[in-house]
Amino acid sequence: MKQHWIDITQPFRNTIATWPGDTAFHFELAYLKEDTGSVNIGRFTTSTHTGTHADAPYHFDVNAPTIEQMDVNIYIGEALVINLTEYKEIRVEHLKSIDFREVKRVLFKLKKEVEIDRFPESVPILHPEIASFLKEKGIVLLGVDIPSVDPLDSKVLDTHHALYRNGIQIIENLMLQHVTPGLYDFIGLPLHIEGADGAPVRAVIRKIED
Ligand SMILES: Nc1ccccc1C(=O)C[C@H](N)C(=O)O
Ligand SMILES: [Zn+2]
Ligand SMILES: [Zn+2]
Repeated sequence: MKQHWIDITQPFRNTIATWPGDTAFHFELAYLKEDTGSVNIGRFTTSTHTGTHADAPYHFDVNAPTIEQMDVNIYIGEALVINLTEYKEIRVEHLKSIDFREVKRVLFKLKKEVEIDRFPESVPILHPEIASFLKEKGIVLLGVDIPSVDPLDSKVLDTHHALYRNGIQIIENLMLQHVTPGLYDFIGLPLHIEGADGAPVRAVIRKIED
C-alpha cells in the first residue's frame, strides 16, 4: 500500500520570518464577500526568498536562468532525506559514507527544530567542496531546512555558485524536523513567475518502502 504524502512546506503567515531587510510576507483579504456580494478575494506580498522556495540561478548570477526557465523535472522525483543535524559544518567527509541509491535529489536535515517565525542567528556551514562531490553522485537538486546554503553574512555566496557550476539547483527553508531520513518521492515545484530570481515552492514527500 502506498504511503500518504507529507507536507514539508513552511506555512505562509503574517508572522513568518523574513531575511533581515527584505520584504515581509503579508496576506489580507482585499475584498470581502459582504462587500462584493459574491466572493472573498485575498492579496499577498512576499519576497521570493521567504518560506520554502527555490533559488533561480539568476538570484546570484545576472547571466543565468530565471525561475520559469528551469526544467520542472528537476523538482519532481525520488529524493533522499539525509540527517546531518549533528554537524556545524558539512564537508565531503560527512557525506562519503552515504549510500545515494542512484537518487538525483537530496534533502539535508540540518536543524532539529525549525522556527518558522524567527530568523536564525546562525546556520550550519555547507562547504562549497560538497558541490562537485554531489555532482559526481548524479545529484541535480539540493534541498535544505535553513534560509541559505551559504553563511547568512556571505556576500560571495560561494556554495550557491559552486552548486550552480555543478548543475545543482537549490530549495531553501524546507521543514524536515518530523521527517525520518530515507528514500521518498518528492514534489517541490516553484511557481512560474516570469523573470523571477526565485519562487515559493509547495514541497511534499511520500515514503518509498524499501
Ligand atoms: N533575501 C535576501 C535579501 C537580501 C540578501 C540576501 C537574501 C537572500 O535570501 C540570500 C540568501 N543567500 C539565499 O540563499 O536566498
Ligand atoms: Zn533563496
Ligand atoms: Zn539561496
